[in-house]
Amino acid sequence: MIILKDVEAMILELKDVTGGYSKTPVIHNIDFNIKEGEIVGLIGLNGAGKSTTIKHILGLLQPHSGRIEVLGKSITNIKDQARTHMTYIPESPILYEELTLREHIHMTAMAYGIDEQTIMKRADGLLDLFRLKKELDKFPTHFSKGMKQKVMLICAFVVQPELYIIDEPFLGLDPIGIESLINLMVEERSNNRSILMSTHILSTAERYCDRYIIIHDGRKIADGTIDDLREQTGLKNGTLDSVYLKLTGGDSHVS
Ligand SMILES: Nc1ncnc2c1ncn2[C@@H]1O[C@H](COP(=O)(O)OP(=O)(O)OP(=O)(O)O)[C@@H](O)[C@H]1O
Repeated sequence: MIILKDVEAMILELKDVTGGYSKTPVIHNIDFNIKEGEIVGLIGLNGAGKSTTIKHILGLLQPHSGRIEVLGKSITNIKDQARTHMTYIPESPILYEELTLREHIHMTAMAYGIDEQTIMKRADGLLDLFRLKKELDKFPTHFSKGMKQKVMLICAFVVQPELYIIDEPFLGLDPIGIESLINLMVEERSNNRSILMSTHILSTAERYCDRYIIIHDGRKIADGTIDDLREQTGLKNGTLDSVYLKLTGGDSHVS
């Protein structure tokens, strides 16, 4: 009898993507994939091309060449449909001045076609986790930076998409907020959901990312687990920080 091994589902695939904001490309021949149930760190110096790569994945920029697939389908053909499979948390919170926190959650429900009862049930635990239950009928534009970031996180996590894309998730969060977010990400991974996150906080990333994609000057220079990166750099017991510095030529301005 032949036993077929489960093939891990491919959630996102970038195939030789070159692109940018004008005719001059900013990212060059970027290739990587994210499988079901993976937390992947997108790492690079300021200006390396992480946000530009993310904008292409979100369909906000069109590649000059190459192809981006979500769940096996090119996003150029199914742009809106592709978006229903992911939520994006930007580095700086984007909130609506005239909406309360509850209304932000309701608006997310409408955008993703989730009924209000389901979304409020999902929101309940997240509001507790991020200590925002008492603020439900207040206007987030009056919240602190970290609280605004938590609103963005709640709106992304209530959707329970196949893929979360998080730009600098820890910026502005207090230590309890960071720990809560990490626990949430790990829980989502165990539910077979995937996370692509760009970060400069390598010591935290090293604790729970399954794999790293390292971008330097718009090009992918490494893609692998911490052990793969150690092997590539010859730093047997190296930390993510040290292998990263070696890969990028020992540049000292990791921010
Ligand atoms: N809106 C824009 N128009 C034109 N060029 C841009 C724009 N945004 C970024 N760039 C350029 O694209 C390149 C890559 O920038 P990008 O924002 O992708 O870097 P990043 O890796 O996300 O950096 P950081 O860690 O600072 O957020 C940089 O040279 C930057 O100047």
